[in-house]
Amino acid sequence: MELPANWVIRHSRTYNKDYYFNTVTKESQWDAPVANDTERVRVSHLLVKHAGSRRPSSWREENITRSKDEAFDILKEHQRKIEQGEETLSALATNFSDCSSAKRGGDLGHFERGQMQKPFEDAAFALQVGELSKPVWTDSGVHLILRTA
Ligand SMILES: O=C(O)CN(Cc1ccccc1)C(=O)c1nc(-c2ccccc2)[nH]c1C(=O)O
Repeated sequence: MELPANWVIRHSRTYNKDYYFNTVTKESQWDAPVANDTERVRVSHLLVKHAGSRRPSSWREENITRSKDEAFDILKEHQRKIEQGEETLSALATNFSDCSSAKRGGDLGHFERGQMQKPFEDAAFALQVGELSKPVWTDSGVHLILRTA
């Protein structure tokens, strides 16, 4: 059960049942709070790592030595193909993403704010469903992000 940000499950001894408590607003309720779509997104992404990535290694390449500029050029070519409709992000991520999510066509599932690296989160939450991001830099490398839900 995925709870929206700041919500926790507590147990009421008085009524001997669980309730939901928001640690920020201090509100409590019996029913599970639902994360509305602005609080939670689903994305797929394609990550191209470079020598300065936090972990310059991936399932594709044990020791990644490309420069940031090379990584950017590679990602821009992927972006062009997707925007031209020649390729899908999922197909390119499967073959070329340096993230382990490549095995899932780049799908990262749903997440809320506070879970991903900030530049990635901000870019993902700024997308409309179906929209492709511009290149986004994180400590992992450079990403293309497609919001899917
Ligand atoms: O594995 C590591 O030690 C470094 N990481 C993960 C990471 C990178 C920066 C901060 C926290 C965690 C990555 O390099 C990484 N980041 C991602 C990532 C980044 C943003 C969104 C989704 C996945 N995937 C990977 C991966 O290897 O598969």
